[in-house]
Amino acid sequence: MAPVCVLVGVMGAGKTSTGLLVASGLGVGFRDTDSDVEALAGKPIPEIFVDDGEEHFRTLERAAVAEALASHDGVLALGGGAILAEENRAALAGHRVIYLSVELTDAVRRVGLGAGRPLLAINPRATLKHLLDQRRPLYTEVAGQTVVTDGRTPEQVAEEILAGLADDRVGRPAGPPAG
Ligand SMILES: Nc1ncnc2c1ncn2[C@@H]1O[C@H](COP(=O)(O)OP(=O)(O)OP(=O)(O)O)[C@@H](O)[C@H]1O
Ligand SMILES: O=C(O)C1=C[C@@H](O)[C@@H](O)[C@H](O)C1
Ligand SMILES: [Mg+2]
Repeated sequence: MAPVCVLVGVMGAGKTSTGLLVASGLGVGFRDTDSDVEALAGKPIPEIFVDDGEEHFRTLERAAVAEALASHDGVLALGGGAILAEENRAALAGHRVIYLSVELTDAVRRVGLGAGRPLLAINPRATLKHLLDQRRPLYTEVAGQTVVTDGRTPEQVAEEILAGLADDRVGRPAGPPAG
């Protein structure tokens, strides 16, 4: 069992909002490792960061990513920083990974003051710039496809993803071509 697709990207890329739309369009389930981590810890992400620290959050996240890749057969969204762990990047090999890209202007607009996102608690704009610069190469490394989300609605982004998935099914016939 493997996810239909795995969405990666920085905070505000729209992994959760777009992922829910793609899953609903396909009639499959949606899973988000951020929610899985919260379930594992029994508390919201900001509280994990405050009580236990980022390192503990990343440990729970690695467990959540491995579990979800092995057991979820719908659309999967990864936490924005999941690709930092070499273990997670290696685990993504062979999966259909889609990078939802967003540049600074739109990302900042979308996350606002970073409510619920502990890494953005101080100076969200500068932090997001740093995270984008640091992570862009990692998102690109793990992804087989990049979908640009700047200036587009989650519905438009979901439509492009759904079209790509449908095309791919057409491009992979079960048997040899007729004739
Ligand atoms: N393409 C888009 N256009 C405009 N707004 C968007 C778009 N995608 C998401 N948003 C809005 O941006 C905010 C952040 O989106 P979302 O929570 O889906 O991002 P995320 O990638 O899951 O972030 P995180 O990594 O923090 O979980 C939400 O308020 C959402 O409605
Ligand atoms: O970019 C990150 O490192 C994070 C993104 C969110 O999805 C959460 O996983 C958490 O707030 C950390
Ligand atoms: Mg999300």
